[in-house]
Order: sequence, then C-alpha cells, then structure tokens
Amino acid sequence: MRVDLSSLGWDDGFKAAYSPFNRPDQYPARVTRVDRGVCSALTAHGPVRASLGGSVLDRAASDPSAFPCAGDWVAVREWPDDRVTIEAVLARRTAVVRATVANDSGGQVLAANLDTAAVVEPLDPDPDLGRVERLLALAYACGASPLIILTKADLLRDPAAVAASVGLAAPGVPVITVSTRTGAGLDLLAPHVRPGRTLGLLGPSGAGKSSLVNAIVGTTVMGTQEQRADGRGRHTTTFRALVCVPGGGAVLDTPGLRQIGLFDAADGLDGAFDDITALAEQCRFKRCSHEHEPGCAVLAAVESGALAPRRLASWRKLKRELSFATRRREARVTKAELFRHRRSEQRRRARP
Ligand SMILES: Nc1nc2c(ncn2[C@@H]2O[C@H](COP(=O)(O)OP(=O)(O)OP(=O)(O)O)[C@@H](O)[C@H]2O)c(=O)[nH]1
Ligand SMILES: [Zn+2]
Repeated sequence: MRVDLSSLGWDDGFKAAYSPFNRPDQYPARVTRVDRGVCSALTAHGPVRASLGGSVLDRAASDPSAFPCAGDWVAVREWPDDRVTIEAVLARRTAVVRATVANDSGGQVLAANLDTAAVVEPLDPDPDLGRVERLLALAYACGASPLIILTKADLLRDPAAVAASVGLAAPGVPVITVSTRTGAGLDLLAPHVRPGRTLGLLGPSGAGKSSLVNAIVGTTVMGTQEQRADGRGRHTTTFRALVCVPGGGAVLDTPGLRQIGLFDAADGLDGAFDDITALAEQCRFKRCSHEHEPGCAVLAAVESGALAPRRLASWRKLKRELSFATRRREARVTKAELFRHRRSEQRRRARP
C-alpha cells in the first residue's frame, strides 16, 4: 500500500522540521490513533504500529503534552529486529488541548495539526449552546479555523431556524447543517476536506461524528460492530481517529468526551466570545470585570437587550473555570520550583 503523504498534509514546513531526523532507517509518518502508548501511523509505505522511543518517553516524563497524539507528524524508526518506534514528534501547528480530569494540572493533547476544528452538535435533541460555546473556545484555542457542524438535520422541519439561534452563540463562525441520513449539506464540507487539509471533529458522544466520518470517507471505517466468531458478544473494531479521505485530505474524530475542561484557552475564550471581547474595549475601566463597575459596556449591552444574558452567564462560567485552572497550574509550577530549590539547598549543604 502506497500512501500519498502530501495529500495528508505533508508539506515543505513539515519536511524542514523532519530534516534533522532524516536517516536511512527512519521515516516520516502521521499518527492515526494512540492506544495505551502504542501508536498506529501511516508512512508512505503503509500503516505501521509503533511504540514510543526513549527520547519521546524522556520528554513526556516531564511534559505529558509531548506524548504523540492523533494527527501528529512523527519520525518512526525501523529496527533490525522489526520493532518500530517513534523517535520524535514534530512541532505541532495546531493542537486541541484539554485539562486533564485527574488531580494534576497538566494538559492532554487530543488532536494535532488540524486545519479546521469543527464543533459537532446535534440539532435533535435541542443544541446545548453552553456546550457549543465551550467547544468553540477549545477550537479557537487550538489555532485552526473554527466551524460549527449541526447534525441530524433530517429530524427537524426547520433546521435553518435552529441553526440561526446557534449562530448567535458563535458570532462570525460558519454554521453548516448536515444529515448523514439524507446526505443534505455534506457538500458544504468540501472546502474543509481536500488534499493537504485536516478536518477535526469535536463533539459529545452521540453527536453523529462517526457517521459523519463514514459519510465523508464513503465507507464504514469507524466503530464498526463486528460479531465475534465465538458469538460471545460484540466488540468495536477498526476505530481510527485519523482517516484518509479517498479524494485527498484527512478527517480526525476525537472521542465523545463527557467533560472537556479548558486548558490555557484564554485566547480561545476571547475568540469564541468576540462580541463580549469587542464590548469590553468600550468599558470605562481597562480591567473591568463586567460585574458591577460603572461605565461597563458589557452590562450596558445586556441592559439594552443587545447581548443575551445567557451569553454573559456562559462567558462568566468559562472565565471562572479558566482562571481556576490557571491558578492550579501556577500552584503546580511553584511546588515544582520549591522542590528543586530544596534539593539544590540540600546538595549545597551536603558539600564539604
Ligand atoms: N436521524 C439521524 N440520525 C443520525 C445521523 N447521524 C448519526 N445519527 C445517529 O446518531 C447516533 C450516534 O451517531 P454516531 O455517529 O455513533 O455518534 P458519535 O458522535 O460518533 O458518538 P461516539 O462514537 O459515542 O463519540 C447513531 O444512532 C446514528 O445512527 C443523522 O444524520 N440523522
Ligand atoms: Zn465591563
């Protein structure tokens, strides 16, 4: 199997980043999925399964975001005993990072090198605007162009009306409505699915992301249910996060996450709420909290009906969450610094 890497986004920039790793036993590859430290990746010669090389493990020990993730461009090495390892992860152009649920305060990279980051939300049941806003902040923070895809349009009589109301929670972001049942709207995805481009999907479980990947790719590749030969139940096979589109380009599905905490997404929040960001520039005080200050343009906009109170409440909630996450991260950094300081003090004292 030959894979055209350029159709997957391999370009001069990535080639230059790869050049230090160019040696006869190493190849560039794009990670399609990661399972407990084993990566599936596509090289120009076809798919490989690779474990993590020592240098990658070393870096990831102090920085979890150094672990390869779906969408990463990497250098894989083939060893004489047929083992394949990932020796380097090339710098990411864009990355979807969420706060980890665990007690630590690091970030987990969910997807890398997206050109378009699409928030996928079903039209039925009613779209959850708070969730759309949260995922949109994540999409903006990722650095790719944001997009909203509303799915299951076949279930509504007037999907355009609902799409318009979602649009109010996403000023300036294109909103597309699609149905994988009827095929309606799928053609609108063409600009985002073309050679060299990667479309990433972010959305809750059940939003129809896998169905969308299948519709775009034209074959069933995601979450196929397969009967086991012994008849003892089913298991889902062949899930790949990143899938090549036959006409060129790639689609990257992320698992339907129940909780996505924002991580280092202050710019993302500004982007997703650029109506509030623009109003804030008119506030009398530069560091206005938009809570009670006189001359607050944001509160005035709510008062006059120009800004929905729901939107301000949603912004406040995400803002609070983000400053909490930042404080936790800073606390962790301080603790690590304190630890290093004590260690060096101990060593200094131990010296004769
Ligand atoms: N009516 C209708 N149902 C759809 C459409 N797209 C998906 N569905 C149904 O919605 C359900 C969820 O679809 P999936 O594609 O599995 O959703 P998902 O977002 O991949 O969910 P996870 O795999 O859990 O992350 C399935 O029962 C699909 O058949 C659509 O366009 N119209
Ligand atoms: Zn204000």
